[in-house]
Amino acid sequence: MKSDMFIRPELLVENVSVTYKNGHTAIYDASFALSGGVICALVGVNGSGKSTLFNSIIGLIKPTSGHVSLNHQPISYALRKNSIAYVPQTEEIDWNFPVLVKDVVMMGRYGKMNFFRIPSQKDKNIVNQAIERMGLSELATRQIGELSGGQKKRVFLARSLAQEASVLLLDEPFTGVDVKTENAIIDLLRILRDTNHLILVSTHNLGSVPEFCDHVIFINRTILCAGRTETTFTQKNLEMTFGGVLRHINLSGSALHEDNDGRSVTVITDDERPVVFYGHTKNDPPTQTKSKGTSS
Ligand SMILES: Nc1ncnc2c1ncn2[C@@H]1O[C@H](COP(=O)(O)OP(=O)(O)OP(=O)(O)O)[C@@H](O)[C@H]1O
Repeated sequence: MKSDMFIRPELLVENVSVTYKNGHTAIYDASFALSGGVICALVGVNGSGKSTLFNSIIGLIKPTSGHVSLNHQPISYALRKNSIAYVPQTEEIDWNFPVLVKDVVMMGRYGKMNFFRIPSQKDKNIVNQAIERMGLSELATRQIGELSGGQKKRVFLARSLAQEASVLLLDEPFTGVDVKTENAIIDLLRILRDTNHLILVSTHNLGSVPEFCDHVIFINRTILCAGRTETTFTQKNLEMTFGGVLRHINLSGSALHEDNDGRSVTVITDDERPVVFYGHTKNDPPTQTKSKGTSS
């Protein structure tokens, strides 16, 4: 996965709206632009349209209006070229067919093979590297259906690596994985980012967003705001996105320490995944508050 294997990808989502057959408009007028060399978090409440947006980008859903392009070409062209890899939420996959882990990873090479799908030595080498990189060597000949949720997730990441795509879309990659796997995924994403890949990650793990994401997009049926994490991942924008779902706890002074250090820290949790730190402000009175509509 060298940076010179592709030009730095430019993803453009322009005024995309999606209305499902039942008449529900899941996203409307969504627009943003992202370039390679970036890890971007897609953050929003359940049902805010994250998966719908992903499906629009990978061509599974045709937007009702608006369009998506990669490198100034229609997204269908990028998909034919295998430039976009998608790691879905595990739950969306039907595991009732027998297939080995190494065969699932080989699926990442299908777009580069001929009609008969006979893997070349190069395909095999790339698949082996991807399997090794995701720590799956010992599971390579196991049936995928026998694996745990976290292990399956690693298999799908390996498949996307084998695809050698310039754009990676990851839908909830940290759900159901242990801390070691989460760290391994983050390390891998950083390496890909540093080789000009564009990575868009939907996550409910707010605490890790400032740790590894350069950009953040807040979504609630449309794009609420988007930009660099330092300037966009703010308390105000989190409140706008999550409203009453978030619980706020402000601690300072004696609530934090027994010395005279007057710094305070604000913690916001989404109840499932604490903790987001907003930094320190001096001389705030010790308080502990909850946002409207929450209980604890
Ligand atoms: N096939 C469908 N037909 C009708 N409505 C749908 C369909 N798929 C999703 N929706 C609705 O569209 C909205 C957005 O769903 P989507 O799955 O994109 O949200 P999400 O942000 O990915 O949610 P989560 O965080 O729970 O995964 C929801 O209200 C959902 O009920």
